[in-house]
Amino acid sequence: MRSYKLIAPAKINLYLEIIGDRSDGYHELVMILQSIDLADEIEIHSLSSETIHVHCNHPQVPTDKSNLVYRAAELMVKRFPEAFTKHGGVDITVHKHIPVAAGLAGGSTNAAAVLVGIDLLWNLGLTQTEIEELGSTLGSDVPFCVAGGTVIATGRGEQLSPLPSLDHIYIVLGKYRSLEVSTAWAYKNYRQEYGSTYLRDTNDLASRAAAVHSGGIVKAIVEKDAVAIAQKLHNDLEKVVLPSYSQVLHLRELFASQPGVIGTMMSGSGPSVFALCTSQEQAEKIQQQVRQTIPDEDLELFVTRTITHGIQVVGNG
Ligand SMILES: C[C@](O)(CO)[C@H](O)COP(=O)(O)OP(=O)(O)OC[C@H]1O[C@@H](n2ccc(N)nc2=O)[C@H](O)[C@@H]1O
Ligand SMILES: Nc1ncnc2c1ncn2[C@@H]1O[C@H](COP(=O)(O)OP(=O)(O)OP(=O)(O)O)[C@@H](O)[C@H]1O
Repeated sequence: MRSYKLIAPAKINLYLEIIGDRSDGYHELVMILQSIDLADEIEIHSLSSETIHVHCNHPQVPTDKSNLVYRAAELMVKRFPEAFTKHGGVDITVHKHIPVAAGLAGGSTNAAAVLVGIDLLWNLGLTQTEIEELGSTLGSDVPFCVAGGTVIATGRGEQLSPLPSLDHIYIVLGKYRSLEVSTAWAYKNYRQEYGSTYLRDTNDLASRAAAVHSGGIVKAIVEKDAVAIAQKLHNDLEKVVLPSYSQVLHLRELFASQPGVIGTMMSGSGPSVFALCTSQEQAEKIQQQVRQTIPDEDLELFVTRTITHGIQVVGNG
């Protein structure tokens, strides 16, 4: 029986602007997505029987068909039925380190790893673009999770254009274990409050995306100027999430007041909040300082950093 071990990194959103709505109920976005070294490990083994099995060490993560990992495997079975018959089923174990329902694309990156792993297990020889296209049918963040690094994403988040990779910007990340924000809820509330400001014309959408592309944050990324990047962080979803989650707002303010923090923002639909820091040493100091101010064990704090890759294969047998 063959097996692969993969590393599936989380993401943060350095920039998230909602520019329009779509007839499919989703939103037109311009985002800058960034991989970080906080990651889950995925092990995939082939099975002699034609079945899909999922295991996970995290009590909040389902192992049935509602797990994105299961749905990724099911998608591969549906698209490549002959390979499934030839190679058999898959047994997938997810070792969770990324906080769940956190705005860090935890489920999406697990699904991306399963697509990459099954491609290898079944010798399909798919290109990265083909894997990203498969991923886009599972969730808007999945294509980015396959690609990784630093990327500008448009459409509903699935159209990717790579930027020069940012490596080694140190980050403190905080997430209250008991807080979960539904992504659908965040977008729905945003639409209710700000829908009247949306762009409706395709040309306007394209020129807004182009304006971000040629704007300050992309210039700062190209110049690898962490301070300038930090000053231009943006997330429209903060407007609806922060007023409803006072703990998240408080944590964000606490991060922002720490010496050595150059910028702070909520990631995706939250409730994770991150702070960009001047160095690893500073990030560790800030983590300790925040821990002293908020001793609540419900608050998980991580020191992490930006990385330049998405899914990585680290072992096979
Ligand atoms: C918030 C982000 O994580 C930022 O990167 C993404 O935009 C969300 O990505 P995701 O979790 O992969 O999202 P999906 O699983 O595709 O969609 C979850 C829900 O979010 C809303 N959604 C998502 C993406 C998008 N462009 N517009 C939306 O309105 C939809 O209500 C959808 O039902
Ligand atoms: N493999 C998985 N890992 C984590 N959660 C999963 C997984 N599969 C399904 N889920 C379910 O999906 C929900 C969202 O979890 P996830 O960690 O993917 O959110 P997220 O980090 O906010 O994602 P995104 O940033 O893409 O919106 C959880 O409530 C969880 O029960």
